[in-house]
Parts: sequence; structure tokens; C-alpha cells
Amino acid sequence: MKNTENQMLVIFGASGDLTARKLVPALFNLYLDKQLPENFIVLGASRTNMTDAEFRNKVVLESSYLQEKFKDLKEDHKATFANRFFYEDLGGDYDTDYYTLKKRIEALNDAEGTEGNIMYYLSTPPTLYETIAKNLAAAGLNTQNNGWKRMIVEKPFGYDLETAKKLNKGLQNYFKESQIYRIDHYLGKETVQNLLVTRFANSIFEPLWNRNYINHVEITNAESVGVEKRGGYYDSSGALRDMFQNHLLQIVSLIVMEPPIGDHPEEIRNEKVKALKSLRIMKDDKTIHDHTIRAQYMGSNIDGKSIKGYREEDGVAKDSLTETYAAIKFFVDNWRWKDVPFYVRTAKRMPTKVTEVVIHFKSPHHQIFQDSGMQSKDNKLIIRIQPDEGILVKFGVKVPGQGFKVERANLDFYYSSLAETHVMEAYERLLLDAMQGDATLYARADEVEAAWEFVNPILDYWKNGTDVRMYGYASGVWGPVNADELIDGIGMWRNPGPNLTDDPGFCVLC
Ligand SMILES: NC(=O)C1=CN([C@@H]2O[C@H](COP(=O)(O)OP(=O)(O)OC[C@H]3O[C@@H](n4cnc5c(N)ncnc54)[C@H](OP(=O)(O)O)[C@@H]3O)[C@@H](O)[C@H]2O)C=CC1
Ligand SMILES: O=C1O[C@H](COP(=O)(O)O)[C@@H](O)[C@H](O)[C@H]1O
Repeated sequence: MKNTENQMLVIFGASGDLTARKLVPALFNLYLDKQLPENFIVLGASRTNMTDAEFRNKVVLESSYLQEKFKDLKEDHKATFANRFFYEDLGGDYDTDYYTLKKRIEALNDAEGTEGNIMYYLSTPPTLYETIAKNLAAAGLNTQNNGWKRMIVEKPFGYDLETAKKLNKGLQNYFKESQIYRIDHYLGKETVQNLLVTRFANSIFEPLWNRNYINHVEITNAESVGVEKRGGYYDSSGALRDMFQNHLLQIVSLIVMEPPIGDHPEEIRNEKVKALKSLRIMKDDKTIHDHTIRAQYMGSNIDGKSIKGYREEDGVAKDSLTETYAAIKFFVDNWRWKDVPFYVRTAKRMPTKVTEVVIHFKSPHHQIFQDSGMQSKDNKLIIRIQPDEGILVKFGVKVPGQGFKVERANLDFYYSSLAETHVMEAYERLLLDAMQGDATLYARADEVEAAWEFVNPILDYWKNGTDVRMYGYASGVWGPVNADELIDGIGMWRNPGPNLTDDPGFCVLC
């Protein structure tokens, strides 16, 4: 087990939703699992006027998120945990002299023995990230001569390529790249990390992991919910920025990358950058027109319940052209993947919540069993990222009896069968990694920029191009029918069911 040094976590924007809903429950789990160092404290900092006691009540003692998650826990556990929380009112502005904050940090450091090690967590609107970094540096709170200083930065990391570059440069003016941890919570998911193990710790998959054996790759990220209370944020973002540019391209990079030399964070991140840089950028409008589909969910009635359309959601413009569905076809320009199409889609208000990767294998060169009733392209490796986490291999078996009738069978593995293992939640795992100085599961500046390089032309075309379509789909269906055209000629979308082995998208010709 890695060493977690004594340290202080300073959260900017600590009065907000993320702190209460994700960060504190993750820290509480780490505390219960005895993963926090002996001297560990949290200092919340924001503009809201609160005392230490009020902050403790808000995020720990009276937090509905902790209440819900840790129902059976004795109150004294929470009380001991809450004593580690402190709060500093920034006096109404993040862009101010951090002299008072510095004095508070120094006093707490001396009293609580956190040895000068500080993790800053930027959980404010992104427009404040650079301002906070600048003011920390001005107060000398970025220097590492008396303990390390690190900074976790929340998404969204930029709005497009230009703003992402500007933000990277802005932060790097005050903190070294090695101090900056850009969080992508998908990288904290066990099953996303398992993509690396599946590929590089087995000898049965990697020899097949190339254009000679793989016909196409399909990735689906579906959510059954709509935009919920985040209409305002989402309407200026959309599916491509919200999910595809970050989480899904991170998954793509793990599928596409070459084997790293070892498991050192930089070795892995170097290969991921190379992978992202090898995605073929769609340069002309026609390619983007033909290879992308965007759509919005419409109002519908599901089981007698009426569901709002996207444009009726709070915070969303009545004439909004923001997509809640995006499907993209693309190619990877390198030796391994030449001519293998990738189909990636992400959407809200789908029939179920599921994220999975499907590797579709090619048919054998010669069909021996003509009467098989099954096409060999039915060989699939399905990596279920969530829920029902696991891996499924689909292959043909002989039907008992005369002749050679072939039927499809499943070899399946479920993470839940590893019952003794406590699977850490994404924020828990990522916080612990950063606390230990392990950046493997955090995105590096060049990774983020490479992902934006790919996405930018699509965003530009969707905004300014001619003949750009916005399709509609009823809530609770698998997106617009037009999305089938994207994958036509090669098969059809898998449209996965809630269970790993469910396969409503089954098609004998696929
Ligand atoms: N919530 C979530 O699930 C997720 C959030 N994120 C990202 O994490 C960051 C924090 O998110 P979240 O906690 O939901 O955000 P909130 O809107 O709840 O904001 C966090 C805090 O930022 C402070 N703040 C400073 N300036 C402003 C301003 N102009 N408008 C609103 N708040 C301001 C507020 O504190 P005060 O007024 O006290 O200073 C607020 O409590 C954001 O960058 C978000 O994109 C990323 C993924 C998921
Ligand atoms: O980052 C985001 O992710 C969530 C989906 O996360 P998951 O872990 O539940 O799959 C998404 O709902 C949200 O819009 C997006 O900002």
C-alpha cells in the first residue's frame, strides 16, 4: 500500500453541491476504511459566511448525503470525522489578497500537524480557477520548500481548444504541471481502469487487438435521466462537451493506446496522448455532416408519466440548439487501427443507464459451416463499465445433434463475483491517488488539448456549418432513427439492456 502523508485539503467553493454530494462522502468512506493519514484536515473556503461549526453541520453532521449513504452508522463516527473540518470565509471575493487565508492555513498546519503538505481543490465555477491559482501564488502558497502543494481541478476543463489552452497556460504560470491534477471521474471507475488490465495483463486479447481481427468498435454511454437541475450549465455545454470530450475520449484512449513500458503515470499518460493524437481529425464539413449525429430529447409519456422535453427544462432556452444526444463515427490513423471504424454515442433520456464498450471481431476468412444460422461477426467482447460491471465474450458453439448448426453462447464475468473486494467509488479512489501523489488517473494538459483538437471542428461545424441537423427523439428510446444510418452497412447499435447478457440489439446479420 502506498504512503499517504499528513496533509490539509483546502476546498475552494466548499459551500457548493460537489463538496457536499461527492467530496465529503468520499472522504468519509476513506476515513471509515482507515485510508486517511493520522493528521488530515479539511479547510473549506468560499464567500458564504459560515463558522467552522456551521460548515461541519452542513457537510457532515446534518448532511442528507451522508445520512442516506451511511444509514446505520453511529453518530459518534460522524462527530469525530466532523472535527477535522474547518472553514474560512473569503470575505466576499476569490480575487483578493489571500493573506488571511495564509495565516489560517499556517495556524491550522501548526496545530494539526499537517507538515506543510497542502492539496487545493478547485470546486468553483471554472472562470475562477486561474484567479485562485494566481492569488495562491501571490501569497506564496504554491511553494514546495516546506511540504508539497498540489491542485485538483474540476471539469469542465475549457469550453473549446482555445480556452483549454488558455486555462492550461494560466494555471502553469503559477503551478508546475506536476502539481496539477485534472480530474475526470470516469478514470476513477474500476472498470475503466480494468481496460488496461484486460488488455495488458492477459495474452489472449492483445494479439487480436488490431485491424486484422477487429471489425469495429462501439461505445455507448446512456443515461435514463434528463438534465435534472443542471439545465443552465448543460445548455451552454451539450453532450459533446459534457461527456464525449472528456470521459468518452478517455475511454477511447485506453482502447486505442499502445502498451506502455510500465505502469509509471507518465508512461501511461504518454501513450494516451499518442492515442488521442492519432484520432483522425474531421477537417471538412461533408465528413462531419456524414459522420456525426446530434439530437435533443422530446417530451413523451412513459408508463403514464409525462416527461418534459429538453427545451421545457428549467434553465434551457426555448429555441435551444444544444444536443442531448451525440453519435460520432471516426477512424484512428495509426498502424494498429487503420480503417477500423469507431462508433461512439452518448445521450440523456435513454431507455436505461449503461456504459459499455463492444469490440466486434471480424468473420473468419473462410466460412466452413454454411448452415450455421450465425454470422461469425457475432464474436464480441463486451466490457460493461456500469452498471452490472463485467466482461462478456460472445462466441459460437455447436448445437447438439446432427449437422453443424451454430448457436451463440456467452462467457461472462461479473465484478460482483469478487464479493470480498470493496470497490472504491470514483471520487474516493481519485482523491486518495492525488493525496498519494499518483497522477496516473488524472488528465495531463496535452491529453486535454489533444481531445479538444479532435472535438473542436465538430463543435464549429455544429455551430456555424450549413445543412446542420438537429434531430429529435422521444424520451425513453435509443435516440433518433437517423443514428442507425451512421452505423448502417456495418451492423446496428447494440442497444444494451440493463443486464450484461441482455442483448435486445441482437441481429443475425450483424
Ligand atoms: N456538482 C457536480 O456533480 C459536479 C461539479 N463539477 C464541477 O465542479 C465545480 C463545482 O461544482 P458545484 O459544487 O456543483 O458548483 P456550485 O454551483 O454549487 O458552486 C460551488 C461554489 O462556488 C462558489 N462560487 C463562486 N462564484 C460563483 C458564481 N459566480 N456562481 C456560482 N457559484 C460561485 C459558490 O460558493 P460561495 O458563493 O460561497 O463562494 C458555490 O457554492 C464546477 O466547476 C463544476 O463544473 C464537475 C462534475 C460534477
Ligand atoms: O460528468 C458528468 O457525468 C455524469 C454521468 O456520470 P456517471 O458516473 O453517472 O456515468 C453526467 O450525468 C453529467 O451530465 C456529466 O457532467
